[in-house]
Amino acid sequence: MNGGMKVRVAAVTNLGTKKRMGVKDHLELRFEQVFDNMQDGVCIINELGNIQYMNDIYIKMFRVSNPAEIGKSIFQTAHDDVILTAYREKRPVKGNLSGHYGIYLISVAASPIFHNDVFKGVMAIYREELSSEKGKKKETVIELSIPKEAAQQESLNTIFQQIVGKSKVMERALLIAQKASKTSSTVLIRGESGTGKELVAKAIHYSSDRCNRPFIKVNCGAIPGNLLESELFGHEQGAFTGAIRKKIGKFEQASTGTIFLDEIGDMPMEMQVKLLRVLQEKEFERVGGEETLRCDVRIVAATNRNLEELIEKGDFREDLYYRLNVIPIYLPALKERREDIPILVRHFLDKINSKLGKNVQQIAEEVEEAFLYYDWPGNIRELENLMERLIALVDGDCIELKDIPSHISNLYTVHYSEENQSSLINMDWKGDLATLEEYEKEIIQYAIKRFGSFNAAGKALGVTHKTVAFKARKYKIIE
Ligand SMILES: Nc1ncnc2c1ncn2[C@@H]1O[C@H](COP(=O)(O)OP(=O)(O)OP(=O)(O)O)[C@@H](O)[C@H]1O
Repeated sequence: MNGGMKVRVAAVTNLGTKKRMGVKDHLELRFEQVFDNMQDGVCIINELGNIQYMNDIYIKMFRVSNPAEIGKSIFQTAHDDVILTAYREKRPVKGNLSGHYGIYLISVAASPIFHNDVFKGVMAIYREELSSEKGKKKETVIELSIPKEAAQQESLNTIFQQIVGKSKVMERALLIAQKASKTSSTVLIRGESGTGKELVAKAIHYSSDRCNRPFIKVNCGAIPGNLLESELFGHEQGAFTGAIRKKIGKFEQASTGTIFLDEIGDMPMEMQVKLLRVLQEKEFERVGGEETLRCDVRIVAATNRNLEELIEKGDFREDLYYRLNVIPIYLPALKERREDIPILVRHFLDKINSKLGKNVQQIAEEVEEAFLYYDWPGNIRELENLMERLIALVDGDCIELKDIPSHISNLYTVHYSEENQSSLINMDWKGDLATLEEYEKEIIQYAIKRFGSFNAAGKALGVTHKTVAFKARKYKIIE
């Protein structure tokens, strides 16, 4: 695999956007055809870290751990330290990742793309091999933040163990957070609302050598712009109308400890400049004050907003973004780690029973299944709140399907009836057999639905993507 692959930049970095713009560029098309037919996975990100192009092999490799999308930020994909390192350090990087529940080892070569010396993004090539072949490979040249081997050996300390989650994506995120706690570098925690960003920020602080010093939280989105400066940096007496006495700001309160800047994406532009100065020069003045104060504060920031999009719109400073994003941690949404739902349910049963003095011990199987189908837009906070409501209101010691909200219980009913619909491919079927063509139509339909592309469906069925496309048209599965 060639880590320093030279590619025609203009064509390559436009891949993926072409479809949206509808521009017919033969050169780009040819590149796309080449990449689509490669045996390796290919992913290209632009200078802001947004995914610009993925071929079918890449999508298939990461369909479990990273349901990536064109336009989505690579920082929201927890699996890939190699492309992230190449992006951050703008140099070619090689490394290994584990794929498909650790059965496969994926070797990765990521190369920065420059055009007239201007950084345009990164192109990465992924090759999958069975883990048992791992010993033969000698090409890992960088120390990944959490190499696969280390992830298996390293364990979480008791503080991080209180954060419930056994899924690979969560385990990796927590191991990176634990490593971050041993440094004083700035951490940026990303993830949807309710995914546990504050919990992780606290775990970083309480695992660090600042644990006996203050942990101060500021919700940058909740404080009006004109008050935020005095909230963060304090003010002198008489600095403005209403400033009757001197006030110590959050940065001073957090001195030698940690400040947690929540909802950093909502910080007004004028405050972003001031925060940048604190990050760069480690000093600030109180509002209305002349004395320059030095500050020794560890910064952990968090957001559920797409910072890269905000930068493009001019609502977030790019220089601040790079200063904050020294150690990025992505917390996956609950729907990206459904395997954690049963243990979270058990955790909340115990926690809430003892909080409310109740003894609800059981969850009906159908309820657990409905929870697995549901997407949890409010993530763990939504699950926790629902569990509290159910435990508070349920009469017996078991939560049943009738007890849960209908928008969740309906999902169980729908899936249950879908599963029971008779399939043609039923070996116990005692009635007449269908024709071979009818079976073929069902198999093709199923493979396209399951694998999401002709290429991947063809691989699974042992035919070419052309055959799949031909049959899909023949059976009118597609137009
Ligand atoms: N992995 C977890 N294990 C146990 N409890 C969790 C976990 N993740 C989150 N929680 C709980 O879910 C709730 C929401 O978590 P938290 O406030 O940390 O989320 P957040 O991402 O900071 O949300 P927001 O973006 O809305 O501020 C809290 O009560 C927290 O204790």
